[in-house]
Amino acid sequence: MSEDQKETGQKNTGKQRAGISRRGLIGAAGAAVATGVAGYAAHSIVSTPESQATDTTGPVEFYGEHQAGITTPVQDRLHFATFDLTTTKRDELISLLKKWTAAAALITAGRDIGQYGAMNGPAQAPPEDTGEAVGLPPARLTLTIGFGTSLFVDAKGNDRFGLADRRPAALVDLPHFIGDNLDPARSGGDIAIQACSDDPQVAVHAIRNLARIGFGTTSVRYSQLGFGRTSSTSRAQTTPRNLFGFKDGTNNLKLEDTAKLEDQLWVQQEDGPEWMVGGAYLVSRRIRMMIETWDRTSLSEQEGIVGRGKGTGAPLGKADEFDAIDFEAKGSDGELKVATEAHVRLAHPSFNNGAELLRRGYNFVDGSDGLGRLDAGLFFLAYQRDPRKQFIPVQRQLARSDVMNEYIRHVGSGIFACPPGVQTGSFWGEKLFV
Ligand SMILES: C=CC1=C(C)c2cc3[nH]c(cc4nc(cc5[nH]c(cc1n2)c(C)c5CCC(=O)O)C(CCC(=O)O)=C4C)c(C)c3C=C
Ligand SMILES: [Fe+2]
Repeated sequence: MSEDQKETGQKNTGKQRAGISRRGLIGAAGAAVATGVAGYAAHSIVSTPESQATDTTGPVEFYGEHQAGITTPVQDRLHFATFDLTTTKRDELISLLKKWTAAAALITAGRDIGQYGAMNGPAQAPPEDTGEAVGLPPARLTLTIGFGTSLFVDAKGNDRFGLADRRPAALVDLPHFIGDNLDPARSGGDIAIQACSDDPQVAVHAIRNLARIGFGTTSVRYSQLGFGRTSSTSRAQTTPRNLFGFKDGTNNLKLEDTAKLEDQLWVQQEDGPEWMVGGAYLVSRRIRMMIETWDRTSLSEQEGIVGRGKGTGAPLGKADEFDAIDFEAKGSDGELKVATEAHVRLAHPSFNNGAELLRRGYNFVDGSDGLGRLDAGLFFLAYQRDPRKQFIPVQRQLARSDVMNEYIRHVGSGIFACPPGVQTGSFWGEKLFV
C-alpha cells in the first residue's frame, strides 16, 4: 500500500481514486501536518460495518453491491438535498451523474475533488474543491442517490429523458395522507442525495460541491440539515433519542439481519426492473414536532402515546428495551398496557401485514417560527423494498389513528428509487440508461 493510499484508507483493490488527499493538500499549501490530520492517516484500511459503529473518523467504502448510507451504521449528521434538472438533454443528465460519481468517490475517501483540489489549481480559475473540508477526516461520509418520479415523467406526463418506460412500478406518487400539510417547496425533486457523516462540515461540503458541479444542469430544490440520528441500523450502536426525549430506532431493521434485509429492504430480481435490483426505495418526510405542546404533557401520557417507557425504552409492561412487545397484556385496571392507538402498536409489523422499514432519520431544529415555537422535528428517512407494501400502508394507519398526531405535522415529502451500488468504472444509476 502506498503512503497516499494509507492516508485515505484505500486498499489497493484496483479502485483507487485520483485527486489530492486532504493531508497532501495541506502540505502543498505550506500548512503544518498537525496531529489532527495525522489522526485520520492512521485509518489504513476501509473500516468494517462493525467498527464503523464506534470509529467516527475513517472512510466508508463507496463502491459495492449496495449503495453506502443505507445499512451503514447511522452517522450523527445529515445534509439531505433534492435537485431539479434544468437541462432537457439526456446526455447532460448522464454526464452529470458521471461527474457526481467521480466526485463522490473522492470525497467519501477523504480526498479533494478534481485534479488540483482546493488550493493547487490555476490562480485564474475557481478551485475544483471549495476547501472547507481540508484537514478534516472522511468522518464516515456516505453519499446515497435516489431518483424521483419527476425524473421519469413530469407533472404534465412528458417523458423528459426517454426514461418513462424504465420507471419502476413501486416508484409510485405517494397518496395524500390524513393530516398532510405538505409544502411543495420542501417536497419532491428529480434527484435526491443523502449525505451522512459524523462531521457536519464534511456533510455540508459534500452537498455544496455536488451542487456546484451541477450548476447549469441542475439546481437545488431544497436541502435539510439534521443532527442527532434517530435510529440505529446496527446492533453495535446504542439507541439514540428523538426530540420527544424517547429512544428511537429500537425495533428497526439492522444490518446484522441479512435474511430480513433481502426480504424487506433490497429490491430482488423477481421485483424488477433489472436496473433497481440490489437497490431500495427511500421515503423522506419532514415531520414538524410540536415540542412546546409535548413538553406540557405528563410523563405517563407521553409513554402511553409512544407505547414504551421514556427511561428504559422498554415496551410498557416490560423491563428491557429489547423485550418483545406484549400487545395483549393488561394492567390491574383491565386496560391494555400498549393502547390500541399507541404509536408502536400501529407501526408494528404484526399489525401491518409483516411490513418493516429501515429507518435512518435525523432530528432537526431550523430556528423558530416567528411565534416563539421551535421549527423542530424529525426528518424521517425510511428505506424499503416496496413502498406500496411498506411505508404507504403503515403511514395510512398512523395518519388515521396514531395518538401522536396531536403533536406532529407532516410538512414535506419525497419518494426516490435508489439504484444498487456502484462498481468501479461505472456511475450512479448507469443501468437505468442502457
Ligand atoms: C410511517 C412510518 C413512521 C413514521 C412516519 C413515524 C414517525 C415518528 N416516530 C416517532 C417515534 C418513535 N417511533 C417508534 C417506532 C416505530 N415507528 C415506526 C414508523 C414510523 N414512525 C415504526 C415502524 C416503528 C417500530 C414499531 C415496532 O415494530 O415496534 C418509536 C419506538 C422505538 C422504536 O422501536 O424505534 C418511537 C419513539 C416519532 C417522534 C415520529 C414523528 C415525528
Ligand atoms: Fe415511529
